[in-house]
Amino acid sequence: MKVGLFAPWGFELSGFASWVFDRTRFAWWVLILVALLHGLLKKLVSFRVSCCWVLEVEEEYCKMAGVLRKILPIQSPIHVEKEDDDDKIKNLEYSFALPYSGPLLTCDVPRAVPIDFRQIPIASPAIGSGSLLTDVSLPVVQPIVKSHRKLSKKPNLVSDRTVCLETDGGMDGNGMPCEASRVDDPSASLCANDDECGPKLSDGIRSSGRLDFFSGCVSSGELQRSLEVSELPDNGSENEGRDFYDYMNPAKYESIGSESSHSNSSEIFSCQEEDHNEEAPGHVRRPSIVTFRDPESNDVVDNESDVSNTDSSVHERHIAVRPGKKGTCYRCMKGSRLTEKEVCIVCGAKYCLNCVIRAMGSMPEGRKCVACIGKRIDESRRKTLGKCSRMLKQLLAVVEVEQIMRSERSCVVNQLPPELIYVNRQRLSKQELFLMLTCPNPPKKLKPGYYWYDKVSGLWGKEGHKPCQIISPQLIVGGHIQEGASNGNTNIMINNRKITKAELIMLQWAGVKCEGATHLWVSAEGAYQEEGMNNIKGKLWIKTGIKLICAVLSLPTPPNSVSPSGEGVNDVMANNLEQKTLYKLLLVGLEKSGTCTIFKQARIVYSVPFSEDERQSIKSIIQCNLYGYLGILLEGRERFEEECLIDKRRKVVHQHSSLGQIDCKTIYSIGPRLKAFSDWLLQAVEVARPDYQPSDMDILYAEGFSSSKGLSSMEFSFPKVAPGFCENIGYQHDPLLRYQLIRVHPTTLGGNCKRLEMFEDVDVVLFCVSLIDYDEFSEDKNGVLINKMIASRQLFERTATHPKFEEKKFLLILNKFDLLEEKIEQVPLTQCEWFDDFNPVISYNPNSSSTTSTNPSLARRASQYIAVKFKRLFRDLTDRKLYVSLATGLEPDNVDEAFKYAREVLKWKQEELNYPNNELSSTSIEASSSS
Ligand SMILES: Nc1nc2c(ncn2[C@@H]2O[C@H](COP(=O)(O)OP(=O)(O)OP(=O)(O)O)[C@@H](O)[C@H]2O)c(=O)[nH]1
Repeated sequence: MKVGLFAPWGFELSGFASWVFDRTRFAWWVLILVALLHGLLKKLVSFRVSCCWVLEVEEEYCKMAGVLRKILPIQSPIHVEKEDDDDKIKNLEYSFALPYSGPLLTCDVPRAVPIDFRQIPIASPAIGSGSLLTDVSLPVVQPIVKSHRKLSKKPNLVSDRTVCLETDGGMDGNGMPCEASRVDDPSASLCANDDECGPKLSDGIRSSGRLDFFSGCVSSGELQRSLEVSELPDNGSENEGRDFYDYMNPAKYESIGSESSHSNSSEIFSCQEEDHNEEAPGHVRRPSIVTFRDPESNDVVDNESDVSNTDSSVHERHIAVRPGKKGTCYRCMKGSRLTEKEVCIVCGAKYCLNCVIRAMGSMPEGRKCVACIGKRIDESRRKTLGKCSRMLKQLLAVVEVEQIMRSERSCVVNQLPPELIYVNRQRLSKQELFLMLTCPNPPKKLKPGYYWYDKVSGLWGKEGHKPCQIISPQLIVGGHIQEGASNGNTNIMINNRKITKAELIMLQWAGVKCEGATHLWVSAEGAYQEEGMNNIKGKLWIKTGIKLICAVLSLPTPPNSVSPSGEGVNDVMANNLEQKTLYKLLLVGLEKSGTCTIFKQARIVYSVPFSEDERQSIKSIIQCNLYGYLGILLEGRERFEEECLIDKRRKVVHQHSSLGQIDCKTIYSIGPRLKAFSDWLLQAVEVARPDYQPSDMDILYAEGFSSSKGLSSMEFSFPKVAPGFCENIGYQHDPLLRYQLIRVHPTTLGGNCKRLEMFEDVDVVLFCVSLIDYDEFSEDKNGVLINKMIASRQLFERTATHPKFEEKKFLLILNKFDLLEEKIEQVPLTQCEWFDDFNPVISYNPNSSSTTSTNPSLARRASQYIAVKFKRLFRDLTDRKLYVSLATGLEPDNVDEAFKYAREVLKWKQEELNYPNNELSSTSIEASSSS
């Protein structure tokens, strides 16, 4: 019986079938089947796994493609198709090749060029602030905004370098600045020099000039490139690179955020919109007062300054919102109004000593919060650019501070925006601004605003104001000069511009005939001729004393050295950036009040040497004076002595005594004081000699001084105090601060002090009063005798209420204190009717044998009383505060003190201007000052 495998099912197999399905062989078949099934199953599983893997990889690659799209808009070899339409170009996608593991292909497949990720330019964090590299431009890495959400974890693009991603606009959750904004791997980031930049993929970007524009500092060449490059309408790569450039260029990034036309790149811009309220803590955006178009859009749309479009976009200004109480640090919210703080030049946030480095990081663009890096500065702070604070000096090494200050001055984003500068009513283009900044004599302290420019003479000024500088002539910038450009109200025209009163005074002083309606043509060299005449009448700048008059009238004179065009552009720019600040002090007072002495003393104290000419002219003054004094003294002494002796003789005759007993010593015989004077007189021999050279002391003591029609002027700066010597609290020496002291004689001012208007741009008025004038008299212009103190008061009243001096700070110098000490003993202050209520309580010291011990006290009280009288008068007249300093003009220290006080007053004035609601009140400081 055949027992078949299928017997239970009622059928039997036979032949080959029964052989195949033989029991023993069947087991083998099952095994083979199972093995096959197992293989199939494995294949299926691995297929599924690989599908998932591919999906994951694809997702990663998509992310990478997103990043690449931002950084490699078109130059990449893996773009799909070139389309003319801009929008289509923006929609280009990047794809990644996956390894092919299929069957062998016989046909040719295009090969994808592999991308070496190590060659993508990336930044690494900087190693602390202490590692600042000198003379190296540090490109600033902007946070990739999109990374907020999708790239919240660092993509593992490269193992050995860090991609800089900020998650909170530069601040961490606690408001701490993100370290990633620092740059520490020089190899990765220091690409200031094109040649040194290794990464090949950046070449495409670099060729469009974008990264150069973005790199931290600029040389003039770079500036030129940055100014020029963005103007170039090029063949598409400009547009292709724009998204990334826009993204990397914060100005653009900010201002076109509202535009929605960039569909593909809107990832970035929509993020910006979304992030609008996600500013760094304490920062808000406000439209700036000045509205302007973004420079980039300006370039693309209209090179010819389309004014109508100009105002269409509003530059957003970042203003910090104070998180804590007034005066506290914006980061730690500690401290008070008196705590020293550093201010962000963009948003105005103030940070204390502990927080400033944390808040500002390595300061690649100067003193900006990390969140403000890449943003334009607050224009009102432009004048502080590059001027280091004491706090930074405390915190950082000198080289670091210098580097930061240099970056602050020279980095591109901190430069003047050309569209905010108008010359002769026409907005400047970038090329025009560049031309002006790099010409041999560029405008100084250029800031946004309206200017006029006389291209023929080079005269330059703010619209509505007199000229302030002579710049290089013939620059092709701005429009045509307007007749009323300087708001001149005279009948005289120079090169089609009505000149101002000050210019007219200068011309008159120079002997230029200005009658009726004169129209002069003045060349850059100062040669002038009347309109319609063919002959040059003279040259302005060679007239004697013209430069002094111009200095006094605050009118410009031609620069001494003009660098040849095109040469030393860097130096010119550097000088331009490091302009010295000049403050003007006007010294005025009644005749013989001592203004001349103070002026001369200041020259000695601040080492402004007397020139040879001055010494020669003072020599003849001294000699003249000397003979005059000698004659008076000798004549007087002889007469008095004679009279005295006659008197004595008469008495002797009357008493019938012998004439031989007459004592020839009279009160007019030379006493010790006169002896001293007589000793000095002995030098008269020397003084009279032709080769006599007056010393500084001779000049100081000599009455009068060579000056042009009652005007003298000198420039000085305060010397740096040697270590160990005491300086005013809070004073920080700034070698760039210069002062101009102008001394004017009252007779020069004309009736009613009309000519004071010449000095409208002085910063502080120093009014000098002689303390001993209270019992002296002089003739007024009508020949009537008037008490000199009252005359002084009248001059003071006219000066203080002069319309041009409405906002001026006044410092009263009560001079000749040494003489008051002597005089007050003899003559009571009440001699002057204005001081009739002076009734001091003198504390007499019985232990002191000498009466002189009370004299200083009485003199001091008298001077304090006089100070109060003037202060009240000033308050009544102007409702302002009068500062007072006591001085003896012949004492160098006294004069130094007075000028230092004037410097303090100037500082307070500056603070008031910078911080209208100032936290520091000048009164607290004044209490410790010399008044
Ligand atoms: N003892 C003393 N003499 C002073 C002082 N200040 C000025 N003098 C003298 O006062 C006289 C007049 O001083 P000037 O400096 O010529 O006064 P001024 O206001 O320039 O005079 P004019 O230009 O002539 O109007 C000179 O002899 C000075 O030496 C001072 O503080 N003490």
